[in-house]
Amino acid sequence: MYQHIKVPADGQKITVNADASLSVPDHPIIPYIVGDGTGIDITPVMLKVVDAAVAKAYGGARKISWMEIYAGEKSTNVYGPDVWLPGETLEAVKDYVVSIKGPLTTPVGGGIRSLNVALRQELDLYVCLRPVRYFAGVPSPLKQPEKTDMVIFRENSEDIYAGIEWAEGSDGVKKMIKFLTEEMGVKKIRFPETSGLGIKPVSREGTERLVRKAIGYAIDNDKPSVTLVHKGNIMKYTEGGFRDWGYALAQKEFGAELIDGGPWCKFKNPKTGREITIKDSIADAFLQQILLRPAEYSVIATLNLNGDYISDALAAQVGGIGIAPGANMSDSVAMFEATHGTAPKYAGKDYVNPGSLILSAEMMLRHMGWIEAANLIISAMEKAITSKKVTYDFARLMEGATQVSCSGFGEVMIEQM
Ligand SMILES: NC(=O)C1=CN([C@@H]2O[C@H](COP(=O)(O)OP(=O)(O)OC[C@H]3O[C@@H](n4cnc5c(N)ncnc54)[C@H](OP(=O)(O)O)[C@@H]3O)[C@@H](O)[C@H]2O)C=CC1
Ligand SMILES: O=C(O)CCC(=O)C(=O)O
Ligand SMILES: [Mg+2]
Repeated sequence: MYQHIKVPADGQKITVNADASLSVPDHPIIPYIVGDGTGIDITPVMLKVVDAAVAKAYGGARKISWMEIYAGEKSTNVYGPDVWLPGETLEAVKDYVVSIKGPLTTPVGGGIRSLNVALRQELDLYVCLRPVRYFAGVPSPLKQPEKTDMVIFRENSEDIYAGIEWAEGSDGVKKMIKFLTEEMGVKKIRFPETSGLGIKPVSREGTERLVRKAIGYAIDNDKPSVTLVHKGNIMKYTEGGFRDWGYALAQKEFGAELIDGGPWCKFKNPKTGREITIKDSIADAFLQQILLRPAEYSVIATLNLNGDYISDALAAQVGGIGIAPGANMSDSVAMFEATHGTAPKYAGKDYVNPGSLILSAEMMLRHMGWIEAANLIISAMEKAITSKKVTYDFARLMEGATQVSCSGFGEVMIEQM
């Protein structure tokens, strides 16, 4: 049925039930993309660690049948020089429901557009979920890194990130500037002859579905607050819209009531009876608050570009993007991936920290309901860090550490299971 994807004979598909829960067979087929750059280092280590955790947790009764699918440079080798994201990769991600990917390169300026963004857009994976937590012993620039415990819900389908833009001097940009100046009365383009232009779409529907997920997460996980992070004072109808639509949704769908006349509001968690506060923060101020008063923030709902910046900033607070996991999700499909990119200078050197992708796989196992295997990965990560046998990123900041390679760190984790 596929041109180049080989479907393993010994596995079955994960399926989605009418209530959006998953039916996970004991031998699920899970597609994976190796990824560009350091993807070739971290992905095989992740596969090995996950297989070891599953084998240990279920004694052979459960096993993942991995199925390689292709995107990025490897895809151009398999499918032909210009095929960066084959149609059958998208089909497989959709059909098999749960998948995991290594990072993919996006050139700055010209060249191909982001394959990561294309995957999210094509499959409408509108939630980018990035939990940020501290592991004891990880070197951090903060005095009390354990106070950073947040979960980012980054809108993944809209915003300036959508890639609607025209280059300086192109026919498209000339047309747009003519339209804006002549038909829309825009007088504020400072250098019309030499501008590139980008469009920032942010919708009520897009905001509502994201904020609904963030509030739902706060309810299910007994979290005290959801903070809407935006730059609505300046971009009133996009980022300001996000804030207003978010607050309105909390009131309309969750019965939140204004605190002291608003805009903050609160409601009782229907599952625990505890209060959940919905608040907002302007993005620049937020970036200093998370450093100075991290304990005041829990679930974060934000727009695409803010979420990108906030993800790396928060990751740094708890030890860096070497251990920053994530997931891209729609209501049915979930594709797990690390927060970091391809770190090209380290590619192929068996050097970088595989922790982000391993923790992304841990999120995947939890999503599948394979909690015992997920727990084993967390405890193995904790023990590996405590043993101080760590990759360069931690070793360079940790006293008394033994530096191990990327695959070496995987081995340390497996020994700890
Ligand atoms: N989802 C995705 O696939 C993503 C793809 N990208 C793409 O990746 C490419 C490179 O992007 P770049 O901006 O350099 O960002 P990267 O995240 O790839 O790397 C930035 C720095 O982060 C550190 N780092 C990254 N990965 C690891 C790791 N596994 N372990 C330890 N430290 C790590 C390194 O720091 P140090 O130098 O201090 O060692 C590295 O130099 C670009 O093409 C970009 O578009 C970027 C983000 C996400
Ligand atoms: O797509 C890319 O190349 C970058 C994406 C990114 O930085 C992210 O999703 O965090
Ligand atoms: Mg990023």
